[in-house]
Amino acid sequence: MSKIIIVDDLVKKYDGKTVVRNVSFNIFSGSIYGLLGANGAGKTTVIKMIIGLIKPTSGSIYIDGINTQSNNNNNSDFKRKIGYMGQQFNLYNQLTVRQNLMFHAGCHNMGRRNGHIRIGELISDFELSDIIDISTAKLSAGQQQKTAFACSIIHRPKIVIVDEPTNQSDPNSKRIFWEQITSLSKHSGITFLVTTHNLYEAEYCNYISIMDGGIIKEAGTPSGIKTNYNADSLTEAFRRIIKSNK
Ligand SMILES: Nc1ncnc2c1ncn2[C@@H]1O[C@H](COP(=O)(O)OP(=O)(O)OP(=O)(O)O)[C@@H](O)[C@H]1O
Repeated sequence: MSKIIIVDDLVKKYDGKTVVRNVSFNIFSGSIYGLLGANGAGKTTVIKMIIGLIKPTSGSIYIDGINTQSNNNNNSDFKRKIGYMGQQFNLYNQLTVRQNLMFHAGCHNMGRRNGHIRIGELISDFELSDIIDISTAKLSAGQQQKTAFACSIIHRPKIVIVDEPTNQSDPNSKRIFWEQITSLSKHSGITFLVTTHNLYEAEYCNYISIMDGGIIKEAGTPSGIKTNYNADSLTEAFRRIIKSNK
């Protein structure tokens, strides 16, 4: 498996205060990578630097071989490779589910015909037929999350980055979401970078990093981390990692 995301020695300072400190990790193509940590650990800041929403103070980020900091890269090429779902869903609430999907297809220059074909696939994959012509303002949090996720993958990106995807979903919607991304990584080879504070959900990841105070304190497979910390659950391992002075 090849490395599709390489983050090297990333630092972010705001007004002289360091909120991300020398963060490095690699993500293998087709895997699910979880960035874990409590509120304020620095997860969203790392993600925003990866997708180019904010500039790192120092360090480098390579996406599928492209140095995102280089002035030579073709921005649209790089953006086509990535799908992003932020904590504030990327939906226009006055539009229906179909119109939101069409809008995102348009943002990626997919053309009307291709857009409609792709929306047909997503309606089936995400069971959207009952809500497709309802405005997203009228949907439940779980339905909005499902729609926002479908929007983020409409252009068939190689990499999907999701920030706290299931914050507002009920347990069943959470399970469905994680089963969907597991299936997409296995069968379509999509790479996922997901932030979460939910340690049960982190069990779905192939590899996780645990951030605290802007640094990565521990990284490994969920089972490897549990073994190293002699813990029955990731919650217990997490507690020990955060307490340790490593
Ligand atoms: N624009 C900003 N200006 C100043 N400080 C910021 C800014 N954005 C984030 N921070 C600070 O950076 C730190 C990390 O924030 P970040 O949002 O990355 O954490 P997080 O791990 O994603 O937290 P959460 O789980 O609550 O989303 C916090 O202390 C936050 O206050």
